[in-house]
Amino acid sequence: MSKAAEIDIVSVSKVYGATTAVHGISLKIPAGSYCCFLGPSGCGKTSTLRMIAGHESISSGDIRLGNTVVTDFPPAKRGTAMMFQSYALFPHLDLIDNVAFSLKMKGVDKAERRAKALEMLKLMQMEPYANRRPAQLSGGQQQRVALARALITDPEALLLDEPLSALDPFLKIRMRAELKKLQKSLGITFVHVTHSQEEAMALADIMVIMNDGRIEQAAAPREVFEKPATAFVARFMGDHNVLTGRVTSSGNGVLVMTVPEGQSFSVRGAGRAVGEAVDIGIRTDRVRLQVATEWTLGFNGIVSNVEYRGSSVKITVLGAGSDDFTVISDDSDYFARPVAVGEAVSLSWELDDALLLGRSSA
Ligand SMILES: Nc1ncnc2c1ncn2[C@@H]1O[C@H](COP(=O)(O)OP(=O)(O)OP(=O)(O)O)[C@@H](O)[C@H]1O
Repeated sequence: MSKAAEIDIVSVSKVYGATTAVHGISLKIPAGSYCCFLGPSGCGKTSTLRMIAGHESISSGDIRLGNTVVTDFPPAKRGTAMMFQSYALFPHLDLIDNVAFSLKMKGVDKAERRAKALEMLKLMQMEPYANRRPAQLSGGQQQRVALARALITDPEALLLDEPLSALDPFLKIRMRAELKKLQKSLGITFVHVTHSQEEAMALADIMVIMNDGRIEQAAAPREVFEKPATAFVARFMGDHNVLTGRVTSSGNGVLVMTVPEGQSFSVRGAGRAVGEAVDIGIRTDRVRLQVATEWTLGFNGIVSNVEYRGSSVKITVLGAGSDDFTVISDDSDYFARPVAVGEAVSLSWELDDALLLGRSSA
């Protein structure tokens, strides 16, 4: 296998006619890391991946792979390989010929390319099926063949466009673990586009959260979870509640923010002027839910929904300007004192469980 390469995206934009899909993004993806691009539909994830692959031209900016600026290189000359969502296998070819295809295009002789294809199929534990056609395989097996086909060119970076989306939920989780194992054993850079927060958290060394053609945050999953950079990230990841209001006082490293409904909330932070609009994030798993009304940080609200999730229970509360303030409670805590829809409850949290959120650039 080749060495891993760092991918350096420098002020890259993508314009399709009147639509700017990607707005001058910059990002360094470390060599040998597993990078996941995550974001809502239409935020520019696939356009970015396709520009790294060379399947889409770059409107402005540059992409460097290792020491080489590949901006104007065709896909086959970049040192990248792409695995598509649909796997794009040739139905009329057996697995060996599918996997060997790109070597055939490069003029590699038959014996050599078939031997290499067999080696790749072996790596993916698909050697016993080498003479089958794609239609004779399960979804998970087709995915392994698509991976073998992408890896046969010894890429420095493998680009994966929603690689797990065609699989059923059980297989998705199994193949996810296999992808991670494969990336670690090959040691090359993986860039993986997904819609799933859970998938990105499970796989990524670096998670890139995009919104409207811009990067909101690029960081390790734990950092994104613990310190979402913006209100968008906090809402999109779903682990924080976001309350929006204006700063009413500031001092001693604590800001007080008041929501339009009148409640005030404290958060550690500084550098925001009185009257300035501000968002704070509160972790859903750190909110205490009581029937009593004693709290220092929190508010009273009305339970609007209760969802049982096994080891936890998700309770949604209406109040403080939020119609879906979420509390994730341990099942044992919850069932010690269950609440019903329509019941008045009081919510409270520690000062350190509230975060001052940054502004989005979008
Ligand atoms: N070939 C194209 N011509 C015109 N507009 C395009 C083209 N491809 C993408 N777009 C637009 O660019 C924006 C970003 O699209 P892109 O496919 O990169 O988003 P995405 O985040 O991958 O979305 P999804 O998760 O739905 O695949 C969207 O507004 C989309 O409609």
